[in-house]
Amino acid sequence: MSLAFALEKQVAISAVLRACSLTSAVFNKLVKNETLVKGDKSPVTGEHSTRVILASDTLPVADYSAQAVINVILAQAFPSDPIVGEEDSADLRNDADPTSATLRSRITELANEALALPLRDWEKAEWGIGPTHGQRTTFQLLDAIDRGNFSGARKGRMWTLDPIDGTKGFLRGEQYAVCLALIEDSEVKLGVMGCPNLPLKAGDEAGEKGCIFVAVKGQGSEQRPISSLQDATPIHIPTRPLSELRTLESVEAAHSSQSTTGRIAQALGITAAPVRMDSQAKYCSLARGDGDIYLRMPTGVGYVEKIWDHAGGSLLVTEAGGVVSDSRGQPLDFGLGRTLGENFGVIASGKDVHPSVLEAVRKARAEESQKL
Ligand SMILES: Nc1ncnc2c1ncn2[C@@H]1O[C@H](COP(=O)(O)O)[C@@H](O)[C@H]1OP(=O)(O)O
Ligand SMILES: [Mg+2]
Ligand SMILES: [Mg+2]
Ligand SMILES: [Mg+2]
Repeated sequence: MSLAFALEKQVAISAVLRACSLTSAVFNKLVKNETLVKGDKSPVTGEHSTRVILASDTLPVADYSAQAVINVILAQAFPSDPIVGEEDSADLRNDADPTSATLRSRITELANEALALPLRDWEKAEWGIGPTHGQRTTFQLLDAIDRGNFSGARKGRMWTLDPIDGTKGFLRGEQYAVCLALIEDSEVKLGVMGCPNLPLKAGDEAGEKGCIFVAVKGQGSEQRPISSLQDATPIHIPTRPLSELRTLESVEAAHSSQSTTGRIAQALGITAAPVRMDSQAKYCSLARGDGDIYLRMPTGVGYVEKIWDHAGGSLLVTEAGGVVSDSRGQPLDFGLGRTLGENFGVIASGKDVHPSVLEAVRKARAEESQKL
């Protein structure tokens, strides 16, 4: 008897793998070029001018194309499943914008290149003959991007997708993640996150990079090297003494209040500097024990977190033996639509330390309100 969500898991891994290949290709072809052009301040002419048009739009090119690829594959396997995706194609259809035609043709080329990647042995073994992903026209790809327009729901089954989570990290050549999750009746059942720049072993910058993390509700969490997807290693959050814990937080101060996370660490007696990392790679690092406490504290500007930024990562951590809540200890509610509208920040850690972290959050908040 096959395990629950076996097909969904295979399809999601294949889709994320192809999107990772696409985002890595975009980075290598375009972002690096742009850095060079900007870095040496050389005059931008001829071939370079084309590169700059493309490269300055690298962010949407990679995000749109990756969303198109994943949505094409999901639509083929599960045609009636709705998708809550971060991107939509409205800007790409706007012919008043002179760059939109260039973007469309680049997206078509990149997405079709990723869809044409041959099946890996692992996929053939799992699927038998396996699916083939035929080439798509530009407008089929725009329609595929727009399959991500579902508004979310409390009941029923849906996917949620962030084609590039941590865009700032992506552009810096640091951490980012391709994040896909399946939600049923507001509960995350499957999470697949591709982290092309994450070393297989924490801190081993010289070693192999590129991991896919997978969690299925009730079946645990695992890590697979992108280079050999059949090698799944189960991952668990280790138990460490409080004095040895490290916090994980955003690189971007605008995404999480670093003064509040500093106070929380202090209240816990943590002396080690925070590990700062972009994207849901933080959840992945926590789930395999590279860091211990993920703190995401609101900055006070009223930003509401999106479901695609937390669905897969939160399941990965809970299936690795951890707890994920908002900063008040409430569970994340994935049934309210496209956002985590009722939640306030995110706190994730091993089970044992989670109550102490919530207590430290209360203390940090009390200190901050006294200062006001
Ligand atoms: N003001 C904000 N506060 C919190 N998160 C934000 C804000 N603006 C964008 N984000 C999203 O935060 C996530 C990355 O956060 P971090 O890397 O700091 O953990 C991304 O999903 C990013 O969107 P995007 O997917 O467009 O990059
Ligand atoms: Mg995101
Ligand atoms: Mg994104
Ligand atoms: Mg974005």
